[in-house]
Parts: sequence; structure tokens; C-alpha cells
Amino acid sequence: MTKIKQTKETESKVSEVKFPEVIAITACPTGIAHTYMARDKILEAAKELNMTCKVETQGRSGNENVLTEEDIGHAKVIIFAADKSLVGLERFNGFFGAIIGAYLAAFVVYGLTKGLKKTPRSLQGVRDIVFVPVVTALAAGVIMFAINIPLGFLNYGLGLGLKSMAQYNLSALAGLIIGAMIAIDLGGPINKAAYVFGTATIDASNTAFNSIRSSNNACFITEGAIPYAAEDPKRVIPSAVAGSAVTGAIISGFGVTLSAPHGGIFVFPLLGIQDNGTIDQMISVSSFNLGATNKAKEQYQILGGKGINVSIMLQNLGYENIALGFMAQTDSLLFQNYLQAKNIKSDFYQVTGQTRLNLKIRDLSNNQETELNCLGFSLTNTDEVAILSLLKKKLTKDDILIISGSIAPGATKSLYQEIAQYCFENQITFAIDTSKQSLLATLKYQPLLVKPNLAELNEIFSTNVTFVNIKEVTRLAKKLQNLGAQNVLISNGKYGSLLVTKSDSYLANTASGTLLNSVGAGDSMVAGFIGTFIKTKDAKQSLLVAAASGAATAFSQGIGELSLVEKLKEQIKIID
Ligand SMILES: O=P(O)(O)OC[C@@]1(O)O[C@H](CO)[C@@H](O)[C@@H]1O
Repeated sequence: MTKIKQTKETESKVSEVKFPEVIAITACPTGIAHTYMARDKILEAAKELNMTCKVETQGRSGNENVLTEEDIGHAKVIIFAADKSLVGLERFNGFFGAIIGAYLAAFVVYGLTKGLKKTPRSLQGVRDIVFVPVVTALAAGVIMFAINIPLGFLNYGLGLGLKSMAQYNLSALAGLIIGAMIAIDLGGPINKAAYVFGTATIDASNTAFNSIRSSNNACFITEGAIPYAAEDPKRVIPSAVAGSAVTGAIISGFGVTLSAPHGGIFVFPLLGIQDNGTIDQMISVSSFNLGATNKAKEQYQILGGKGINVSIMLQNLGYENIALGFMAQTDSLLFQNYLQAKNIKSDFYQVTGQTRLNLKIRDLSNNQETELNCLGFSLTNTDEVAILSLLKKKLTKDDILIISGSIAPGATKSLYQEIAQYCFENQITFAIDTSKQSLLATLKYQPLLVKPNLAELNEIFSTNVTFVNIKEVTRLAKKLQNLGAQNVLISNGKYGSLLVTKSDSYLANTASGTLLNSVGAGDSMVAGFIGTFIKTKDAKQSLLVAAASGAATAFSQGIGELSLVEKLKEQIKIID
């Protein structure tokens, strides 16, 4: 056991416990006499009770013998002896709930000891050691439980009231009330009721609850205001309530929405659009023979499409996003539920026709993969107009749109170009991963990232370069940059990847592992790069996460999990 570091104030202490049982802060307006008199008295009293004690003094000579988080976490008794506001009260944040519980228990103990004053001397030991503590613990538990029942009804009633306000177009009023509730007890039960109401009723058309997300401080953690409220409750709480209520009313009244349920301004929404969802059939054959009947050795099915894959990897990496795009009416719910199970929101525009079924055949004798991407639904002009207006409604300047996948048949070739132009003109960052013509058409709108693989790069420039000739690959990547792309990421499976930014170029190796199927590996790279880049603005770090994310998916049956990405990151080396 470590001996507690002795200070002037604790020198007189009796025991050698690591942390003091009693802690206190003393302070007085002049900070010369009473601060220290109070300290001495507390120390004396603790000594009489045979308890270790540490007192922080906030006097004229500054804060001395400052209480650490460990001191606070281990203390049995906390005393504030002050007639001025104390500094550093946020260290005690977590205690306020406990203090209420402690008061409750103290009242029970007080009542019991008073009521049992006349206990015969022979039973007094049992009374103090067994009866009072056990009954107090039970009573406090029962009271807390009982309090929950009316609070539950209150929450339910509030929820119903708020819901009907939203239904009757009284969103601003609902926002006002929710905003006020959020701030009134700074993280307490009323705050939680408002939060639960808001998040539990998330629905794209209901904006009332959105107020709760933004109606307090910038990062939506109202508990951060507790130290100020503790110092000056009469002024801080009403102003926080008023500010939150007004913000809530404005946000709900104007229908301002945010797709992530938590995080305030620190959330950056990422929206993925996949134009053409797929059901990927992964088939392994012992040895693939062209022009012959090939029998499957293993087979499984995954819901995919480039945008869906990007969405899943973003979510795995911890970036909330919404999957948008076209979806066959018959499978829309299937995809929606699949994503929902992964906590990903989706907003699909439903079209008639079938989802395409793509066959991914792996030859187990040489690990070679052959793809057969089939035809699915066709788009009409109405579908295109609808998706454009859906995007226009959804996108804000704070969003990043990731456009992934080929354009379904029937659509005009300029669909992606129109989306890119809209993003450019409205200062919405976008990235694009699609094939030749559609990709080239969007470059002038300066996508944050384009990610052709080496084969696609060769197709674009009608070349046949290999990664061995990295200078030539870099030159072609720079050509895409000259056409407008901000960053160009060229992936080349197990041979690694090349990133060309405005100022530098980097090479990344691939992690080693057992290839299960590489479907979605490129999409995972896009997700890894964009998520990390938006957060860190560090291209090198983003390439590292991209490479690890791609490898994690190649070594998994579906999209790689975060734990694997983290593990594989250790193997990735970036060369400038
Ligand atoms: O025809 P696209 O849209 O270019 O590619 C579709 C597709 O091959 O891309 C994903 C892997 O990247 C698969 O889930 C899907 O089958």
C-alpha cells in the first residue's frame, strides 16, 4: 500500500490509507484568516473521529493542497466550508445525483435513530450495526423506486403532449418546451425525458425533436454548465433555460434538422448515395473454368452496392451517415432493415423493377476473382428528378456527399454531373467513386476525393501502366487532379495504393492476411479516407486508415469491423 503523500495539513493524520476519508475545501472572502481557521477545525474534528482528512484551501495565497480526482473519487465525506464561490467545482460533477441520494439516506437514518432512541442497551449494537444500515438501504431503494413511478407517468404524459404538438404543426412550441426541459436540470431526469422523447421519435418529417440537439450548449452536453449553475444558480439556470427554449423554438419552427441524434456542432454528417443497390452472391469454386459448368464450393449472399458498402464502413469506423439513393421497391424494406440493424439511417427513393444480382466468383486454386454484374431496375426521368430534389432537400453546407457506384440503366449520363454541380454551387463537399465518363464529367466541380482502381485509371486514359511504374501512375493521377480532383487515391489490391494530394504523394502497402473476398474493399478505402480526412485534415493518416479499412474488408466476409481495421493499421507503412 502506498503511503499518502503527507502535507502540512495531513501530517497529524492517524492512518496510512492511500486516500483521505474526509475531504474539504475552505475559502473566505479575504482568504487570510477564516479559510485557514476552518481548515484547522475540520482537521481537528476529523482527527477526533479517527478519520484521515485533506483540506484544500482557496485563500489569498492561491489554491493549496488541491484535491485530486482520486481524492474526490475515494472520499467518504465531502465538506465545503466557504462563504465565497469556489473554483474547480466541476471536479465534483458526478456527485450531485449521489448527494441527493445521500440526503435521502441521511433522513432515514435520522428518523430511525430518533424513533429507536429507547432501544434497550443490550440491543443498541445490533440497532446501529445491522438494523439501521439495512433498513436505510432498503428504504432509500424503495423511495427511489417509488419516485420513478410518478416520474414515469410524467415523462409519458410529456411525451404524448409533445408528440401531439408536433402533429398539430406546433413544432415551435414543442421545441420551446423541449429546449427548456433540456436546460432546467442540466442532465437530470427532466433533461433525460426530453432527450429520450427526442431521440425515440426520430423521423425525417418530425422536426420538433431536433431542437433538443442544438438547444443547449454547442456540443449538447448540458452537464458542462453544472459548475456555473452550482456557483450562481439563481442567474445561470434561468438564463440557460431561456436560451435553450428560444433556440429550441427557432430550430423547430424553421424545421432545422440534423441527422445524427447527438453531438451538436461536432457532428459532421456524411451522406452516401448509391445509385444502384445490389445483392452480391459470393461464390467460391475449386477451379474456375470458362465455358464449362462450375459448381459452387461455398456460397453466401450480401446486400451491397458501392454506396451501401461505404455507409457500413463509415459506421464501423464511428462516422454516422445516411444511405441515400435509388432502391427497388420490393427490396427497399430489406435494405432499410439491414442498415437499421447496423444503426445506419437510410432514405431511399423507391423505383419499380428488380435489384440487380451480382455474382462474385472466387477461384480457390489461385484466389482470382471474376465478377458478373447484372442488370437491375431501370430509371425514368421522373426518378432522376425525384432523386435530385431529395438531395437538394437533404444536403446542407455541413454535409459531405459520397457518390458511389455506377448509374443504373435508363438514367441520363449527366445525373452525377448535375449532383456534383449542385454540390459545387452550394459549397457542399463531395467525393465520387464511379466509372470513366461519369467520373470525368464531375471533376471540374472539384471533388474532395476520387478513387479509381488501377484498372479504372488505365481505362480512363486508355493506358496499360502497372504499379511497378509508379511514376507513370502518379503522372496519370496528377492528370485527374489537373482536371479538378482535390485528392486522387489509386487502389491496386494487394500491391498497395497511391495517394496524390495537392502538395504531396504517398504510397501505402497492404496488410497481410487471408483474402476472403475483396468485394467492397475499395469502398471501404473511400470510407476510411473520407471519415479520417474530414476529422483530421491529415492526408497521410487518412491514407493509413483507408488502406487498413480496405484490407479489413478483403479479409472479412462482409465489410471489415473496426477492431480488425485497428489491428491492421499497425501493418500499414506510408512512404512519402
Ligand atoms: O456496378 P457498380 O456500381 O460499379 O459496382 C457494383 C459492385 O460491384 O460494387 C460493390 C463493390 O465495390 C459491390 O457490392 C457491387 O456488386
